[in-house]
Amino acid sequence: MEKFHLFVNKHESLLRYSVVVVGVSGGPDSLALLHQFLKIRKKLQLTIIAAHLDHMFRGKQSESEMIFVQQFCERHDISCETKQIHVAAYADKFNLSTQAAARTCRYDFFKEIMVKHNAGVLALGHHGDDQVETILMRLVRGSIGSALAGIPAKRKFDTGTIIRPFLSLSKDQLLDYCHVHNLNPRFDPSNEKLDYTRNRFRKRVLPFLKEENPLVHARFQYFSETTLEDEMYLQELTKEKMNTVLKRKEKQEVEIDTELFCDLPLPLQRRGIQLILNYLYENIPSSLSSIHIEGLQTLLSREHPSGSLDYPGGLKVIKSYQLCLFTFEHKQFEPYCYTLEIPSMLNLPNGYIIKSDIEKNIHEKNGNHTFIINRSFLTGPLLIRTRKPGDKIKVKGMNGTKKVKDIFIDEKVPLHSRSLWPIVEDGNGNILWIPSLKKSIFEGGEGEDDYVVLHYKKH
Ligand SMILES: Nc1ncnc2c1ncn2[C@@H]1O[C@H](COP(=O)(O)OP(=O)(O)OP(=O)(O)O)[C@@H](O)[C@H]1O
Repeated sequence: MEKFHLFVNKHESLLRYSVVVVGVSGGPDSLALLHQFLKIRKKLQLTIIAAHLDHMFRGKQSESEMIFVQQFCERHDISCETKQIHVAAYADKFNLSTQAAARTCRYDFFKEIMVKHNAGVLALGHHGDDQVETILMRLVRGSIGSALAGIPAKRKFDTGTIIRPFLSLSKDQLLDYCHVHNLNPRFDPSNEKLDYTRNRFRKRVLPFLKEENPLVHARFQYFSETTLEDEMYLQELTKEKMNTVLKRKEKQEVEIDTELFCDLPLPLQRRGIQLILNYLYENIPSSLSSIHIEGLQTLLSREHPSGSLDYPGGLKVIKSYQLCLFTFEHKQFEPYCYTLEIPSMLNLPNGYIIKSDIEKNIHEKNGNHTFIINRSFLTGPLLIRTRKPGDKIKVKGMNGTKKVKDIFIDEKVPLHSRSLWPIVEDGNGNILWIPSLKKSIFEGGEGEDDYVVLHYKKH
């Protein structure tokens, strides 16, 4: 148990004088853990609470495990908290796998006990073999980022901290410990079932690895800790760089500059995408994997200016020229057509306004954010509407007409912005102006007449 003491020494400031809830299933790992905590209880002045949840999977048998834990605690003068939850019914109700339901119920129960006893620490008996299985399973499944570092030895949990002091020890070492100390743990028969993925890794892969290197669990633990450190460092770097790439960040939507993004080194690109996904998803769907990240990197780096991807949980990723939009909001782009009074101000669905005024002695203005027209030449009413198929404009300074669609393409207007883009039309059906993009030949004039002046700006 030297490894356990090394762990305790490293985290002494967290542990000393604290209330520690130990999750005890009654199996060898958690029983050994509880036993070890008993040995340091006095020295570190700990208050130890054992917490056991009966998942009620195996009727009387699982109840007997709960009673076993209660009796063990009585014998060793430890406060014991237990609860019985019909996890199968819970899984049915919330449409979860029994494994996922058991996990949710267990961690909710731990939270409840920590609050009740004002405990800052939850200690769990995961060990080195669990770590090997977890890392291999995640690699095979295609997990990404810090998930590949496996089970963390210490992490935040609600208002407290979860610690796992046994990650550097193997299952065999814990079984030996229980044997030497006569702890007589219970064995859960479901650990033997080959229909659980973890059990297949344990039974089929681990024996081979241990044959190759009996200390394989220590190698994996080293890999886990260093991977986590590397990952934290790279994530910090990514956060910094992504600030320059981000164009817009809202609750359900993020927009990035694709050119700046593609200039980032590939490891930061990958993590940048993860950062966006972590931000947008409340819970990252388990079906999201490295395949999605690779797919997006390909979409962003290829020459074709547009394309989209559907991610799990209704997230859509839309690339359009220099912008890429991540959105859950599948906006129904309702066409609109408003009459513009003069003078007035009109709020548009794309977040912009058009303001109209009458002015005298005006000079033509450069730029596409203002449009002027001699009042006596204007046939009203002025309409502000969305685009229609076949729309054409007689572009100022050019002979002939141009399709509005081609202007959107030439100006690299993102696809999702085109449907809400305003078009200004006169009473004769001529397109006068596509705000901020193109003016028509109808603009202009100079003199002392009255002029209608239109301004287009952000709301
Ligand atoms: N029913 C439970 N009640 C309280 N804590 C639990 C329970 N099940 C698991 N835990 C905690 O979570 C840890 C990891 O659980 P896991 O299911 O991976 O292992 P286990 O096979 O139950 O381990 P053990 O040998 O302790 O039984 C356990 O070591 C224990 O600390």
